[in-house]
Formats: sequence, structure tokens, C-alpha cells
Amino acid sequence: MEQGKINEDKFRRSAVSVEEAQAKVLAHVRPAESELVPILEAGHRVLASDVQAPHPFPHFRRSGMDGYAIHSLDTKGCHSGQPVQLEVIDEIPCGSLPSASVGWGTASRIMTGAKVPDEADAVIMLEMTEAIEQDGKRYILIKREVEPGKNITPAGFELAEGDLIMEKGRRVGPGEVSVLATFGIHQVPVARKPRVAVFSTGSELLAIDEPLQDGRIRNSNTYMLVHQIREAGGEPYMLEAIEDDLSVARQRVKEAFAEYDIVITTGGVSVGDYDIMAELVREQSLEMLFNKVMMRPGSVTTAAVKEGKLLFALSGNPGACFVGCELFVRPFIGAMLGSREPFLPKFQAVLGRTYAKVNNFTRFVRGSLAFEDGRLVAYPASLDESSVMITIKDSDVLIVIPPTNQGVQAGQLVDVLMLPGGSRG
Ligand SMILES: Nc1nc2c(c(=O)[nH]1)N[C@H]1C(S)=C(S)[C@@H](COP(=O)(O)OP(=O)(O)OC[C@H]3O[C@@H](n4cnc5c(N)ncnc54)[C@H](O)[C@@H]3O)O[C@H]1N2
Ligand code: MOO
Ligand SMILES: [Mg+2]
Repeated sequence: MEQGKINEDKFRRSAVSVEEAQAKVLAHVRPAESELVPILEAGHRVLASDVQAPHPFPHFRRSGMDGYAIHSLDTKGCHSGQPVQLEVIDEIPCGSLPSASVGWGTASRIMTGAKVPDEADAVIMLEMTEAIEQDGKRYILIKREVEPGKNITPAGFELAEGDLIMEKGRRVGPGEVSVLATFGIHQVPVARKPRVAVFSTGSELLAIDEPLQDGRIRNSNTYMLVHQIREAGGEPYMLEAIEDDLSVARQRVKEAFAEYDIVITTGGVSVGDYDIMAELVREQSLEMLFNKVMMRPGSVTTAAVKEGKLLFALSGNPGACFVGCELFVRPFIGAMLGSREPFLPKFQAVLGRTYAKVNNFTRFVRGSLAFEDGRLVAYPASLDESSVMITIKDSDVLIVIPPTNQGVQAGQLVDVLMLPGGSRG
């Protein structure tokens, strides 16, 4: 019998850099539509349009203190030996309008937040006055000069009408909600969350409510991904896990594409006999963007396109799955939402412990952050293998270790990518 070499195409992969892979993915972004949501549901959503101030804020001159609205000139030259006496002619609670005009020699009692009478040019704090009564009339004594403008917030102090307050692409947090509420914007225009299907592949996977069996493990990746997707601004849908069966995978990916904006799978992208996703992305029906990235973990991270929609076939190894999602899925979802900063924020920290592993790919090492002697220090996790699940929960950052044949010494500056939430709770 003739012997021949088996053609194993799947071994031949050309690796792209992380930046190249990100660019390939982002080239397929389709901007999300806009929808209106009630303000109480707008938190963490991304604004779909700019917000301009429909009126100045504050829109009236506001008292900053409980006290008296006065003419500052009335206090000119007064001191403790020669106080000035002003007649109290009105009382202005918050929310009410002045009912008398403040003439020379008079004062209106006023509360914090109330509208200052137009004629008054200063408010003196209650504590700096002495109230007296004479012939049934109320007066105050002032023993110190008051500057014009004192304790008055001018109209438009924070914003003028028409000011651009928040740009499209900004994520809505408590401060943004406060602005929206101030301007009566109770229905907020936000980007519609991309619907993201997630399913796992692997005949070894047990459902999380199944008892353990020898040689099998519970499916943890899809649960982790659901949370990562939600955190990135997507709407995750966890679909039924499948076994390592190529035809089932083909069918399930096809169905998921029909219904969802993005499809994510985990497992089966390496060179093993049952690595079905690696096979699937080579088929005609899909356009493969890459199946090897110059990174660790997650070198086998794979992405493909079908009719403009993205399939992220992430590794089954939990560490690689996590990093693949953060580096590729997160910015893709963020860019669909129109987010101004779709990537994990990057800054520098001092490496807390020597990282000795060598590699010709960039490593994204899970790490925890500390603030020591005025410096940010990043400590690599003790276990950071791609297959290790347990330290994902302890990571504040991904420490970027460039390709090296010597490792990186403690004390050197390294780039770190900030993970959302971090491990500090
Ligand atoms: N001969 C080679 N073997 C491997 C290579 C290689 O280059 N040559 N690459 C290794 C690297 S690097 C990685 S990463 C993994 C990638 O594996 P796959 O993406 O094909 O994933 P699986 O084979 O399906 O599973 C790997 C590992 O992860 C566990 N797993 C899978 N799914 C889940 C899940 N949903 N929840 C929790 N854990 C899961 C699975 O049981 C395996 O232990 O390949 C190396 N091999
Ligand atoms: O793809 Mo693997 O995670 O490089 O370790
Ligand atoms: Mg495999």
C-alpha cells in the first residue's frame, strides 16, 4: 500500500499581530441603531446623539446661602463698631419668587436655592447678621462689608443655552443622568445593544447543574462570556452548548447568524482532531479574517465574517477565552455602539515581580494592581497559563509583556490594560 503524507492544512496558519487582528475585526463594524429608553434604564448605555443645553443652567440667579438678599453698597464702610441696619421686607423660600423689590436700606430673607431678587447684588449669610425688631418691624444688623456678587450663582454659571454638554458615544453614568434629568430629558437616545449569541463547543462539557463525571468538566466559559459581553455593552444570549460535531456547529452558527448581530463560540479552534470551529471557518460559507494572533494566551483566537456579521471563535482554554473577548469582542461591541473609547484603557505601571517566561508573542498576563510609594505597581498572577481559570477573578489588569527572550525584570515599566471592575470589588 502506498504511503502518503496526510494534508493537515489546519497546522498552517499565518499569525497576525493583535493590532492587525483588531483592525480586521473593526473594519466590519456596523453602527447600532438608536433607540429611546427611560432615563432610569439609561445607565451604562451609550448616547446615540449629542446633548445640547435647551436652556441656561441655572436659569435664574440663585442664592447659595440661607441669609438675606441685599445691596452690597448698603454695607459700605460698616464695621462692628458701626453696623448698618436694613429693614427686612420680604421672605423668599426656595421655589418661590420675590414678592417685593429690594430697595436701598432693605433686605429680603432668602433660602439656599431661591431666586435672588433682580435688584439685589449680594446675599449675606444668616450667621453674619443679627435680627432685631423695632416698632413691629424686622431689621438686621450687619457689621462687615459684603462684596458685590457674594453668595449668588449667576444664571448660566454652569451652562449657557445651546452649549454642547455631552457627545454622542459617551457612556451614561450617574453624572450624565444628573445632566439629563436637569434638562428634562427623560427619554434618552442610546445606541441599541448588539444582540450577541454565545455557545460553547466541547463533548467534555457538563451543564453547571450536572454532577461531575470523570474526564469531564463544567462549562464555565459561556457564563464568563455572558458577563463580559454585558459589561462591554452588548445583550448576551446564551445558547445551548454543543458537542464536538462539525455539522451541528455549522447548523447552529447559521441559525445564530439569522437571529443575532454577533456570534461567539468557545472551544475547538486549535489543531486537535475535534477542533470543529477551526474546520468550520475554513468553509466557503464563511470568510475567515484570522485564525492565529501573535499573542498569549489566545494565539488560536479566530474570527470570520458571514454576510457582514462577525463570528468570534474563541479558544476553549478559559484564560485565552477571557483575553480574546476583552481584546476583540469588547472593542467590536464598543465600536458598534459608537463608543469613543472601545478598547480597554491603557496606562503604565511598574512590574512588581520579575516575569521570567520567554515568548516571541506578546503576552497579556493577568495581574493585580497596588499603589506603593506613590507608584502604580502591577503584580503578575502566580498562575497565568491559558488553561488556568482560577486567577481570572483576581485580575485588575492585563500586563502587556512584549515578545522577549529574557523575560521582564521587576521594577521595569510595563503597559497595563485596565479590566472593568477589577478584583477589588
Ligand atoms: N498540538 C497543539 N495543541 C494545542 C495547541 C497547539 O498549537 N498545538 N494550542 C494550545 C493552545 S495555545 C490553546 S489556547 C488550546 C486551544 O484549544 P481550543 O480552543 O481548541 O479549545 P478546546 O480544545 O475545545 O479546549 C481547550 C481546553 O479548554 C477547556 N474548555 C473548553 N470549553 C470550555 C468551557 N466552555 N468552559 C470551560 N473550559 C472549557 C477544554 O476542556 C480544554 O481543557 O489548545 C492547545 N493545544
Ligand atoms: O491560544 Mo493559547 O491560549 O496561546 O495559550
Ligand atoms: Mg482543542
